[in-house]
Amino acid sequence: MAISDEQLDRVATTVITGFLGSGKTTLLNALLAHDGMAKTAVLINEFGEIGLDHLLVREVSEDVVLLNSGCICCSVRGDLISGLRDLFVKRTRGEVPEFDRVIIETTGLADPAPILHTLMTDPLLTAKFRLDSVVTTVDALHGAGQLDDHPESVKQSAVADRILITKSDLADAETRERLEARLRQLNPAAPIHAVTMGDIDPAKLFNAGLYDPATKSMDVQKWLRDEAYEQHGDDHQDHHDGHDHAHDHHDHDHGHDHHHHDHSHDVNRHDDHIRSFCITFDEPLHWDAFVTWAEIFTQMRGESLLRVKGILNLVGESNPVAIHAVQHVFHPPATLPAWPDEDRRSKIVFITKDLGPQVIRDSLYHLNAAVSETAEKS
Ligand SMILES: Nc1nc2c(ncn2[C@@H]2O[C@H](COP(=O)(O)OP(=O)(O)OP(=O)(O)O)[C@@H](O)[C@H]2O)c(=O)[nH]1
Repeated sequence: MAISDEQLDRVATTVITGFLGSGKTTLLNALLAHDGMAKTAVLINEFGEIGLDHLLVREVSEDVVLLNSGCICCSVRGDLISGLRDLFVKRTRGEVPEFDRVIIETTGLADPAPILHTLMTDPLLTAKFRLDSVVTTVDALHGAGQLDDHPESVKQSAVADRILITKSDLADAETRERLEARLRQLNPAAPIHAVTMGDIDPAKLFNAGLYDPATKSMDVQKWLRDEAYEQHGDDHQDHHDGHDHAHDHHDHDHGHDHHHHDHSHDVNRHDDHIRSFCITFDEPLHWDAFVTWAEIFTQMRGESLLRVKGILNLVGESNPVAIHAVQHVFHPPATLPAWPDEDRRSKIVFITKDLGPQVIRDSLYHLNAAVSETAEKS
């Protein structure tokens, strides 16, 4: 699937997030030492104990600006808007060296959502920068405890495109494997790598976006990874009792539920709120139905939609349309030049908090049926 040069010209942007002390700066330093990384601009919150010896580093202060809705989880980062705009203007004027990649390192307690919103909504930034990947570092030794105690740590792993288990020299294989299984449950599609002192091939962390500059094409399969998720089709035969069956482990900690298979040895309360699934629709969707659904869910349940990606088969459109949302914010939809394969179903993958597949599937299904009926009558 070829794409235009304009799309490729946008600067690939990676966000490195992860809990306090989980090895973000160590990773960044190790990455920047690779030959191919010289033309990388770096935005960090502060110069920490580990200095960064790199030409293009600038400090930004965590300056959060609320969007109109006034809700903290759909805020954008004013510091990043000015930092990235400034970088771009200076590059154009030749005041800073050429760069072909930007890495943003967040503070350990940062919610990554406002950063992603910034990259998805600011008109100048979306024209010049494209979100390539969210990389999350998780401490091999302390990661499990941080997931237990800090919901932001759970969120950082749930929204990741790539997860690194850092300081793998400090934890035994069993501890690492247990942590990996827990992270896999939180985020089934993100590749997980164990690293020591940030030692990893940068190629494993980058080019996770829809556009692959190496092949100059769109790699929908690599971006969506829908096969990694629990599948929920649009056939309405299997769920008449009003409950979601699969992965429904919300009651496991209540002690009285001895019949369920017990996942609770490594699934705690915060993890328990996170769900991941793929919803597929065999019939083409009406764009109006999808937009209505998106408006309702982003307004009413936006905080629950941690990450949503999808490819839609729309009535009256021969080409697929890619959609991407983080909480209350939808990225502008992109019409793709062609279908990646023979499969023409719409597929939407979700990582959610306290929101199961059934209500999403049913509401979209019924809205679509209603729009279809209206269209047939007119
Ligand atoms: N043994 C070992 N120590 C590591 C490894 N990676 C990082 N560290 C150490 O862990 C400490 C924290 O690492 P940083 O890279 O500063 O972590 P950070 O996530 O940037 O920290 P904050 O910015 O404070 O949130 C430092 O003392 C690092 O030297 C590793 O793989 N093995």
